[in-house]
Amino acid sequence: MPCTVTPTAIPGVLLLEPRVFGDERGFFLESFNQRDFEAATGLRGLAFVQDNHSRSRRGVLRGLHYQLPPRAQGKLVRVARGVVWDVAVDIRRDSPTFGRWVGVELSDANHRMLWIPPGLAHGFVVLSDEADFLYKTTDYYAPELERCIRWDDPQLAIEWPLQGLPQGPLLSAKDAAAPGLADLPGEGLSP
Ligand SMILES: Cc1cn([C@H]2C[C@H](O)[C@@H](COP(=O)(O)OP(=O)(O)O[C@H]3O[C@H](C)C(=O)[C@H](O)[C@H]3O)O2)c(=O)[nH]c1=O
Repeated sequence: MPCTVTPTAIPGVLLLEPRVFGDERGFFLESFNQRDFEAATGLRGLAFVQDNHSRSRRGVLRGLHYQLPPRAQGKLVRVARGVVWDVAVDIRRDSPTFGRWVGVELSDANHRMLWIPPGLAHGFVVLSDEADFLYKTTDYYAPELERCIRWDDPQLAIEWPLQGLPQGPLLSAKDAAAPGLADLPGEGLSP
């Protein structure tokens, strides 16, 4: 079933809302349909090769991560349980929106999905007690090409909704040590 597609402030980053069929039992939705995804986004020939699932507790912030070319990953992300605030950051050097970010709330209540093209950095913070975060990627995990940017980079100035987290987000050691945008060598940003 076709989903509705809403563009964001970053060209190519799209908010998708699937059609939800509710009844007295609960609901049904198609979480992915290649034909409808292509029709809705105008993207052709994209192959998703990996499905990921991470579970995190309240306050966990994962990101900002990306993989360098030639293994840059496009990501179609959604939340199966809980609530997260999801962020995509344009780090495409030649983009007119370089350095811009978009943030959206994804939840098991709004069923929203975010398409994040290859070349952008991605992260999210968990706003519910727990969140199950599911996503499809257009290339395989390549740790040797994975790069991180610190979540609170002053240049990006992402307005993370941390009001309920007086102690700040819970980060992995990798994310806590991530460099800022300005500290990344030239290779750190997609061409
Ligand atoms: C991403 C990934 C990780 N792993 C292994 C590597 C580690 O032993 C363990 C946890 O990895 P990491 O701490 O990098 O997981 P996240 O912090 O959730 O990373 C993800 O967080 C942000 C939000 C993203 O957008 C990326 O998809 C991804 O970087 O899973 C794998 O085996 N395959 C994978 O594809």
